[in-house]
Amino acid sequence: MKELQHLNKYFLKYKKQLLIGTVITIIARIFLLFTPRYVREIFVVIEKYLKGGVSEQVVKAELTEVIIYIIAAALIAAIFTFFMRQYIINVSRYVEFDLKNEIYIQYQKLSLNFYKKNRTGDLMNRISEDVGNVRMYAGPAIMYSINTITLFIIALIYMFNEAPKLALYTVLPLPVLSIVIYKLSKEIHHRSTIVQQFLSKLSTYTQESFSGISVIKAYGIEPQTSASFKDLAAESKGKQIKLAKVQAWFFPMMILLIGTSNLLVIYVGGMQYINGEIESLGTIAEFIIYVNMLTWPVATVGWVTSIVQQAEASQKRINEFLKLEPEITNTVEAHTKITGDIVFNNVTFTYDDTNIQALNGVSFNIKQGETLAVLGKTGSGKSTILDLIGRLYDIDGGSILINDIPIKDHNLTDLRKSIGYVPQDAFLFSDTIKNNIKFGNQEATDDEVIEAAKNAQVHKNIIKFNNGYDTILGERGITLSGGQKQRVSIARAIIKAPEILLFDDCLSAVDTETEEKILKNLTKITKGKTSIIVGHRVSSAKNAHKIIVLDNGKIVQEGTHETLINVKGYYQHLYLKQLSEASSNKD
Ligand SMILES: Nc1ncnc2c1ncn2[C@@H]1O[C@H](COP(=O)(O)OP(=O)(O)OP(=O)(O)O)[C@@H](O)[C@H]1O
Repeated sequence: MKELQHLNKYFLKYKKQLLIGTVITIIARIFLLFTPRYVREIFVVIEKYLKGGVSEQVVKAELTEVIIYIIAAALIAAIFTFFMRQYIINVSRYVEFDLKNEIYIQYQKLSLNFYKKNRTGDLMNRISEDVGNVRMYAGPAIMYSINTITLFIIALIYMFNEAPKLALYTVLPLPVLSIVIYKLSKEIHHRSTIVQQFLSKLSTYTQESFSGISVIKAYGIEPQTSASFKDLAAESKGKQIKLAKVQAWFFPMMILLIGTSNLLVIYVGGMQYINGEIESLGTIAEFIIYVNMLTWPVATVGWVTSIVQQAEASQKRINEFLKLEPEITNTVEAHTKITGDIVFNNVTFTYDDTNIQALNGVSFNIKQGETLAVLGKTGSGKSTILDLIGRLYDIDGGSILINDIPIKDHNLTDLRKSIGYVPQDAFLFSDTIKNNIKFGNQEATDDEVIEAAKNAQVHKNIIKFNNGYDTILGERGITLSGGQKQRVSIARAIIKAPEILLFDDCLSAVDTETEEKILKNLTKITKGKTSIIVGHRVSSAKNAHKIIVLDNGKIVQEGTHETLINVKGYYQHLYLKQLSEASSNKD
């Protein structure tokens, strides 16, 4: 139960609802327990009448009265049971909501390294399946426990007062029932976890084959994928059948044990009646009702125990993530000013998961309003420079200064707010184009969205869609071409109007003519702002104030377009190659 203590803060938060729910549960059970006593009354009245003790009129009146009491008690119990669920189950939904939000907020805080170390499926499971297990503890387990305890205490008091020996025989099989149900619930849970794992394997496989359907069709491998699907589905079916087998034991076991208790009541009660140890047959009827009333709550003891165990295991997994401290944290509360002066001083950085040294003694500086172009072979460390400016990772050596202040001493929120980042793989959400652009600035007007799209040279494409800017992207909507995606992503960064703009190879999928237009617009927009353009084309770099060429994490060339084309090296080679490509294209 140690791990589940994490939920105590939520129970404290919803203590009022829980308290009301508990009181209501107790009241509901008290009224429910009136019925067996009234049934006994009926027997007593009839027995009296049969022995000639009372007239027909009196017996009718007494019976009517008792029946009215039974109906009234059942009605009141039903109404309170309704409210019992309303209060206690609702609390479990509130706790589920709070816990999901707590986990989600923690996920957002954790650094990129966390996402690399943990699989998406695992992250999803903790927020859905594990929280679901915990909810079962916060709601049903608590409700059934209060229910069982109340019912048991009151019923046992009644039963032992009435006929102690009979009471003892009646409750004798109940612990056995509880243990059997506990064992069964554990096995059911074990097998359903396996079924769940298989289902998610199956859905991952299906999802992947739908996403890659064009590749599957192009390679004509439909029969192979169908065969793999069939194998997976067959395995899943086997696990489902194994689960169904153990589930099938649940109710027969309950019926068997209830039956045993009923038989014991009838046999022991009957013998006691014959021996004159109990006065009325009504006591036997009353006890049979008790047995049936107690069976389910007793069965739930086993069930609740397994729920609590599952919840404990799930909460342990959740706590593991909640306890993680983000590697990158904001240590500065006060706002810090960022205008765009960036200095890299002998910066070294190694990705700790791959141990790849991405940057090795990199130094450069850019002033506010300047443009830096970063070129180099693939894997030379270009994107890493941009990630470090956004402080997605902390450096191992050297220093990064932004406006003469070490990057770590900047308010992290201010730093990220001052950056507009266009990643290498443009990621767009399944939402409208307009909202995807407004992601950069939620307050932007429609005119500003259009302006940004025009500057990114994507406006003309967007208005050709039937729904224009309201066109939904992604699974439910249309798919944009690689170049269109890149340009929407550029519009998103532009609309933010940040002090620093980082473009990570984001013009790779646009033709040189469009690239030219975008770069021209960017020159206009980025006036007074600092921009870093990472790319593989000389065309993206030639107007930059400064160009650096990276190789294997080191700067191997530095200068302007004019200086670099005149020195032997990567830049000149690239320039000549692209020049000859351009002229052969013209031919
Ligand atoms: N998230 C990461 N985790 C581990 N290693 C990484 C990560 N990102 C990059 N690397 C490694 O660091 C090195 C530099 O990568 P980086 O992405 O900065 O290169 P790049 O110059 O931007 O390459 P490209 O032009 O192909 O985009 C590469 O060897 C790469 O494998």
